[in-house]
Amino acid sequence: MSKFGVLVMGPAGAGKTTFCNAIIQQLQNTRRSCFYVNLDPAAETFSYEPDLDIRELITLEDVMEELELGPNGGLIYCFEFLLQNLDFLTQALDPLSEEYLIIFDMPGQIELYTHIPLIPSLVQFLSRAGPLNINLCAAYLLESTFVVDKAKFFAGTLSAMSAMLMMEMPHINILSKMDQAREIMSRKEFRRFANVDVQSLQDDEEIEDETTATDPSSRGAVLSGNSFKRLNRAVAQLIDDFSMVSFLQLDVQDEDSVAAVLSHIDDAIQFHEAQEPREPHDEQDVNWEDAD
Ligand SMILES: Nc1nc2c(ncn2[C@@H]2O[C@H](COP(=O)(O)OP(=O)(O)OP(=O)(O)O)[C@@H](O)[C@H]2O)c(=O)[nH]1
Repeated sequence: MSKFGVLVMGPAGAGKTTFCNAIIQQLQNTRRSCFYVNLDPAAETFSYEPDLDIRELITLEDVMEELELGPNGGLIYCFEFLLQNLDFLTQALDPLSEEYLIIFDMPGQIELYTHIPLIPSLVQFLSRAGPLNINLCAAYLLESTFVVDKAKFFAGTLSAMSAMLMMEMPHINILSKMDQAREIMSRKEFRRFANVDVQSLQDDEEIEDETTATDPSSRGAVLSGNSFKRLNRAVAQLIDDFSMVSFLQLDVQDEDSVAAVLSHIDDAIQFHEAQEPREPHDEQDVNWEDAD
């Protein structure tokens, strides 16, 4: 039986849960079925009660209290525990039919994705490479108000790219909180960041270099010097080359905007379904029998 799902990812506070609520509402409006999974053991309140909630298995609060761990160590423990108790997911998700869109509300802490690749292992279990065989797509949210400055834009785009490479699945980038971005900049200014133009970033870099000559304490000073210039240029080119790293603009108050993002998610999942499943590879591979 085919299954379909979306992993909603992004840094802490990017608007993941709010976005999940908006797509649940949109699915309900169009009489589609969804199954909402909370995988954030530190989550507090929800407008839509999750159909499956990691907090029924383990909560960050309990782990911190009982094991005297800090928030990051506690979160890592929670995911290690989930990976040792994968039946918790299998029992709930296995019976779901293809009518459902399974929405996974993921935690934002980068440690879970990179330092110890717990989430990539979990995703492999859920995806077509694992026993649950879900056709997945990743929806990566970045706060639009954070990317209106070049340095943050670079950092945000690289984090989105890193998630994309890590997950190896169809990936959609979304700029969240567009209502707030519109309050601080014009559409034209914003388009410049939403559609990357390497040349314009390089032109600005030249201007900053001139500033540096008179004001060494300016932010331009940090970017100046030939090696930094070359690095900036290489990063800008990298971003440009990743034509997939363009951003959809999301305003959760605007039904059309939510519907447009959902339609991209549907397309990405269909695209995934049409591809051959990839072979598992290298250190991220998990022996599910051992994990049980
Ligand atoms: N103005 C505005 N505020 C938003 C929007 N989306 C989310 N917020 C607010 O941003 C804050 C964080 O939103 P959440 O949806 O909890 O973000 P999250 O990514 O799930 O947060 P964590 O689970 O802590 O990582 C909340 O106060 C939301 O009300 C939006 O589109 N516009």
